[in-house]
Amino acid sequence: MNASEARAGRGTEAADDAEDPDDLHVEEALALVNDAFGRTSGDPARARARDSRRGGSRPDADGRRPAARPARHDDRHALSWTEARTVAEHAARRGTGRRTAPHAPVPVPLGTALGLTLAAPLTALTDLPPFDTSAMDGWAVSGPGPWAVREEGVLAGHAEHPPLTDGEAVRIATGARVPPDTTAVLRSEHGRTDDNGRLHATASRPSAPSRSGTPSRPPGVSRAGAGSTVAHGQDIRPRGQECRSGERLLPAGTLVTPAVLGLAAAAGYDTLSTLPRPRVEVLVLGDELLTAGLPHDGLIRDALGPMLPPWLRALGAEVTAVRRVRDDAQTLYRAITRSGADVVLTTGGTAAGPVDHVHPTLHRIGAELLVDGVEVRPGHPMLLARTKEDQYLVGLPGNPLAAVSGLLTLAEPLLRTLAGRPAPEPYTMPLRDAVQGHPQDTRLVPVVLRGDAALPLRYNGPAMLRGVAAADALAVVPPGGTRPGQETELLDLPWASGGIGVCFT
Ligand SMILES: Nc1nc2c(c(=O)[nH]1)N[C@H]1C(S)=C(S)[C@@H](COP(=O)(O)OP(=O)(O)OC[C@H]3O[C@@H](n4cnc5c(N)ncnc54)[C@H](O)[C@@H]3O)O[C@H]1N2
Ligand code: MOO
Repeated sequence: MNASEARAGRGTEAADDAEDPDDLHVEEALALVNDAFGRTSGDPARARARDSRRGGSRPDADGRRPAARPARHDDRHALSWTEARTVAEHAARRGTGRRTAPHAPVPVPLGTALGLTLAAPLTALTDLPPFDTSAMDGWAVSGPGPWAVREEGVLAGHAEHPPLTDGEAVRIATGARVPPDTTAVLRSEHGRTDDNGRLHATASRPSAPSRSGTPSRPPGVSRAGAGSTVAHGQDIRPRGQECRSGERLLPAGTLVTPAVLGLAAAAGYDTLSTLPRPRVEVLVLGDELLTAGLPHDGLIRDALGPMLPPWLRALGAEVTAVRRVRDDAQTLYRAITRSGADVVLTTGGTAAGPVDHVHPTLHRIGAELLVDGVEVRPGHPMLLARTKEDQYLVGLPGNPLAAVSGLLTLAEPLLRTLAGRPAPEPYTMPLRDAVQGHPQDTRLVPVVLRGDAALPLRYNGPAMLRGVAAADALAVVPPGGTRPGQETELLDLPWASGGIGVCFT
């Protein structure tokens, strides 16, 4: 293991020689062959999509018309990586003229709301805390000490205690509501009772920052000590300190995290109004795929069937089914047209090989091709289509890393819109090593994050998952590549940003 591998820490080789340049040449060559053999067929759906793009009738996210791009020698349909993501993000809104996520909000119990999006602002249903409470175990006291201590103490969860009179104290537990006319709480370690049962404030170490959320001692008030008195309000959490009933705590569109669940419960909610997860049906194409055991006789293991469902859930989807579909046009046609999912996600069959049935089937259905190829490596044959009102099809290429690329380029923004989730804040980091670029296309390259740099990983070829399985993010390498230290956009992988338990629910 060399130094960079040791830093990467997972035994995965960092891409000191970031990419095998042959990969790119092979892809280029394949694309040229593809073009020569008629990927630009007279397919009317594709022609429509192409014409609308060429005619400049598809404005970009800001309503501007994108400048005409020079035709590429290898793939005249392809959109740039950024354009493709914008189209995918806006597709679900644009179809119906809606500006928001298309599904009606549903109330769901807190126990099942994790990972959903708030359809309405979270508004406090109560003051928090709902009554004045003790922030410490000790005594509720009234006025300056010493104090006569009541016999019966106050525990959390009990009804209101009778008011204290000046010079009185009562034992109190953290979280218990303080009796009326309490002026402060004296921590148990800051008081002692004398032989007559009277409570005195004792010398104490300087107070730690108060757990009540306010300074435990207002400026200018001396700390509790023998003969001294306790600051007014000390260690009392006043009613409404965190919020008042009716106050807006979180906006609509917030992702329901464990902390949101906790806040909602504290604020009085039993159910939350959320947007339903978009339902995704996964169709895994390929007669060569095995679901168990070792590869044999030209058959290989299906890597996408196990990988996609949890990843899709992390992107906000509900996976309704994963079906294996034979390399047969009629079977694929039936599988797509019978699906009631919001999004059909196919894997494989996007290219122009003898059993690549995705394009012809979309044509037969009369689907509208919104994205037909993207200037990105790997994954350039990926596509997005509208198959019917309110149903989309994302076609992921079969090569596994190309499928990941399609997932993050097209499925992620589409599902994000459908789920009503906010867009992640884009961010950049310097890439430690140079990464060779594709001449025209964006590259997505697995990286690990170490300190304040990202290390490109090897094993980033289209058919390989070894790099991405060890990665924290994918670097968005612009055409032409990056220099060492160049600030580069990163796409976080869900397990790196949220932890497996949080995001794969
Ligand atoms: N003449 C051309 N051929 C190809 C081109 C091209 O431009 N012209 N592009 C290449 C690129 S780039 C990609 S990516 C693939 C996309 O192909 P498909 O989407 O049609 O996928 P398949 O041909 O079905 O499979 C490709 C490859 O991936 C393997 N595969 C498929 N599914 C799985 C799975 N679930 N788990 C693991 N591996 C899978 C499959 O066995 C093939 O090896 O097309 C190139 N060809
Ligand atoms: O480049 Mo493909 O798009 O090999 O994955």
